[in-house]
Amino acid sequence: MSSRTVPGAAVSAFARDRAELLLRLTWVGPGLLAGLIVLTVLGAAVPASAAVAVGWLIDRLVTGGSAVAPLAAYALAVLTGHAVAAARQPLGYLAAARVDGRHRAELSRLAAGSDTIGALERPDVQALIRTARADPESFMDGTPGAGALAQLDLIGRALALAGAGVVLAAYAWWAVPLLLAAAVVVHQLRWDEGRQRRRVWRHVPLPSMRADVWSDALVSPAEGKEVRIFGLGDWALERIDGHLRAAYDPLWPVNRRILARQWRQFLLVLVPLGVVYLVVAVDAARGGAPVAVAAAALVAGAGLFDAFADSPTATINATTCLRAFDRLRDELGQAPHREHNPSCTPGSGPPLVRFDGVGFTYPGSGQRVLDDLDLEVRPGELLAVVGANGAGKSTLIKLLAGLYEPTAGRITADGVDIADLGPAAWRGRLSVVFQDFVRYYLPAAENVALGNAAVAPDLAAVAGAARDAGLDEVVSRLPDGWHTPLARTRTGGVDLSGGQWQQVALARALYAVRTGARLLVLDEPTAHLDVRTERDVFDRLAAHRGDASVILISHRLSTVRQADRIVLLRGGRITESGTHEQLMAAGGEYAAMFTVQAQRFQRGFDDRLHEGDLT
Ligand SMILES: Nc1ncnc2c1ncn2[C@@H]1O[C@H](COP(=O)(O)OP(=O)(O)OP(=O)(O)O)[C@@H](O)[C@H]1O
Repeated sequence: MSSRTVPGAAVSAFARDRAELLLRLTWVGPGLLAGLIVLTVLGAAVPASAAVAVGWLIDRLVTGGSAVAPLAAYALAVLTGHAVAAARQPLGYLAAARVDGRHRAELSRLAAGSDTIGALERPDVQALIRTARADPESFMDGTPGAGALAQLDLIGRALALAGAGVVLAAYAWWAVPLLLAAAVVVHQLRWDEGRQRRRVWRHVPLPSMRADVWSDALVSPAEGKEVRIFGLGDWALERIDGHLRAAYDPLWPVNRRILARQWRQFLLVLVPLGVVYLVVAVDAARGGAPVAVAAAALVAGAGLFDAFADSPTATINATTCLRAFDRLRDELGQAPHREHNPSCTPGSGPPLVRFDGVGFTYPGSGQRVLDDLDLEVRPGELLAVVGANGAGKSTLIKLLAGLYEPTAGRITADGVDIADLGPAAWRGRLSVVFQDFVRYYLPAAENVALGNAAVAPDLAAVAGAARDAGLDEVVSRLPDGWHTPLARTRTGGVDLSGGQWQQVALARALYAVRTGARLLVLDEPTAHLDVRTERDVFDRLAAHRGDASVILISHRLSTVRQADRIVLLRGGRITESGTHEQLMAAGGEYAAMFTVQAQRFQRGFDDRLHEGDLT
């Protein structure tokens, strides 16, 4: 909260935050919630009951009556306090876990639910995700679950305060406002301290995320190779140290300042409580009030202070998570999102895709990657897209898949803007192997069947797709066949080579084609495959793709030449289009690129062309 916040608005924000946290308790289920409420009420009754029991006990001791009943009452009060505390811990743990689990599931749903990926690439959005997720590893000690329970505790304290206040008021009414005022000030000071810490803490996620990049690299076997070869260990440690210092150094001065001012709270507790104790003790010594009543008043006075002894950290940190969640919803909500038109449905065959004057600039970048690009992908054709590194080939595919919206122009399928079709319906017709495909640490069969999570796994289609991708041979050598987890870190799992992983990704995309997709996009699908495997894969792909259209991006021009049509992307536009023979005859950039690769092969530099491929 800023120092300029109007007090009324601050109070209502404060109440709203607390109410919002309290409402999260409904997520824990009725049984558990009822149990927690009972424990809270019982716990709240303890201070006043103990005070009354002490007064009663002293009265019996002074008057010489039997002390059994008051002793039993006192013991009951104390035991109830202990029993409540013992039961509260595991139940509170369970309740917090349920609230946090649901909160994190909602966060994941929110992040996964955005149609495009542009917002997720922004560091500020990643920092919001980290704050909102409140993982214990990010040093957050106030998850929404802890915050919700803190509100229940607060209600318990308010009840305890009322009970202790009544007992104290029965003896010395003036002591109640005196202690209450001091307790409120102490509470407010603690709250301000929490907010000061939080203000600095807000800047921690970004540098600590940067530190995580390097600490993960140091312990990961993949990055570990380069760390060792390039001797990056000490350098990475220095980076981690630097980022952690940037994150946490600003916290120390705040903590030092807070520590130096602790005397104020000390005096605020000591002085009023001392005054009340002194007056009550002197009065009782002079026979002004029965010792029993005085003793009850003393115990109630301490209970009154205890009722204010909550730590604001849990509430402040939990509120920070909720606010980060809200901001994340706004950020992801601002991402380009067009309501799709329910009357527009994609056809069932391979679509006629058109890029009409498409322009694209990545968010936050001034570089125009695609500029007034026109391109047609005809139903059933095998279209190859070639171009230099950075020409925008992968970007073109990301736009086609609806992962970004064009900044100009539009992309249509059978004449309908793909934005009107809606991402789910359109992506159901599409299957893509990205350059940076994902290696799921799951059994081989699941790795392939994830190509279409919308249908029940079809093992015949999995086997067929694996055959087309040349993966069946790899699977036959796995210790547990299709059930083998593809990660050595899993029990019975194995690690695959880079090329074998590429065959898994290819099989996944081919599985999608076998289960309904009609446009297959392959972005450098065979870069890691040896020449023979690559040739086999393409022969099978040509034979088994059925009526599906294929867009192939590749730098291997020996592969590309088999395409029905080849287009060259340069300067954000398609500058050449035709068959291999037409483009070679035209003598343009494609012909020059092909000739360079062919010459390299002839000189023995490259294995990418076969002798028979040369023109
Ligand atoms: N997420 C991103 N944010 C900002 N700029 C990006 C992003 N991804 C790519 N670019 C930029 O867009 C341009 C085109 O990149 P793209 O990956 O589409 O090229 P490409 O033709 O597929 O290259 P390659 O053949 O090397 O795979 C490059 O200049 C790149 O720096």
